[in-house]
Amino acid sequence: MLANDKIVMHGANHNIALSEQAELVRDALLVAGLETPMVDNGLTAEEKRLKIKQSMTAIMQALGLDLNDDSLQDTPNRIAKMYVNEIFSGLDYKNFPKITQIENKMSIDQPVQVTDISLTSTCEHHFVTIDGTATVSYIPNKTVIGLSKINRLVSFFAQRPQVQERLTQQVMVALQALTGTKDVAVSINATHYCVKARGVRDTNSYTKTSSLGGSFNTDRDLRREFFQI
Ligand SMILES: Nc1nc2c(ncn2[C@@H]2O[C@H](COP(=O)(O)OP(=O)(O)OP(=O)(O)O)[C@@H](O)[C@H]2O)c(=O)[nH]1
Ligand SMILES: [Zn+2]
Repeated sequence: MLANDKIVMHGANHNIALSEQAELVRDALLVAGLETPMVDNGLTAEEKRLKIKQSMTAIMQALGLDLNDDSLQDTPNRIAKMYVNEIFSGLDYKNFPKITQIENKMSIDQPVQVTDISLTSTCEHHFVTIDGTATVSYIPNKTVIGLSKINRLVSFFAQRPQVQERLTQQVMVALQALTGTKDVAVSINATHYCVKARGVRDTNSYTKTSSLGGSFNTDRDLRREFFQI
């Protein structure tokens, strides 16, 4: 188990404690070239909320909305809280979930599959909702991961501005790093509200993506079995 916390310097003034697991996953994504493009602006969560609140106020004023209206006046603050604390909380590795693993004493060598994990994310091109499900399968090596932790991992990376392809890959690489096996497969089916609610306004189509690692990629039967779930 990787449980010890350690102090990491982040930005100019902030000592931010990241878990060893968060660091492991972040480093694996960087090496794979799959990290979300981010710049460390050194802002605290409080400073981020304040800046976003001011910017949302400006956007609403530009739209000609009356910020003195009692229904609208708290919207900039609500959005700032929603972005930082909720739908973009996965940009901050301090929010990385604790991933409990147990020794694979049972010598499980068959795929463990978690299907239909519900996810909502946000399209990074339009900042509107992506609504879908994920299926994750892995073949345990030395450890077995707590089942709910797979859902939490999907949720962490979904709480970022995303393209579906990157989200799918990030979940796979994170699980590979945490479990020490390449044998991980992830698929996501999702509706993009930038396609459904605006632009081309297609209300039926959805997007399927998959990332296959290790023997899921090389073993045709395993691959077929995964896609038949
Ligand atoms: N590959 C990929 N594309 C995405 C995803 N989410 C949104 N997009 C697409 O990103 C593209 C952005 O294209 P632009 O032409 O710059 O934006 P736009 O003018 O709003 O395009 P329309 O949506 O066609 O109106 C669109 O085709 C979106 O459908 C995603 O997760 N993966
Ligand atoms: Zn979009």
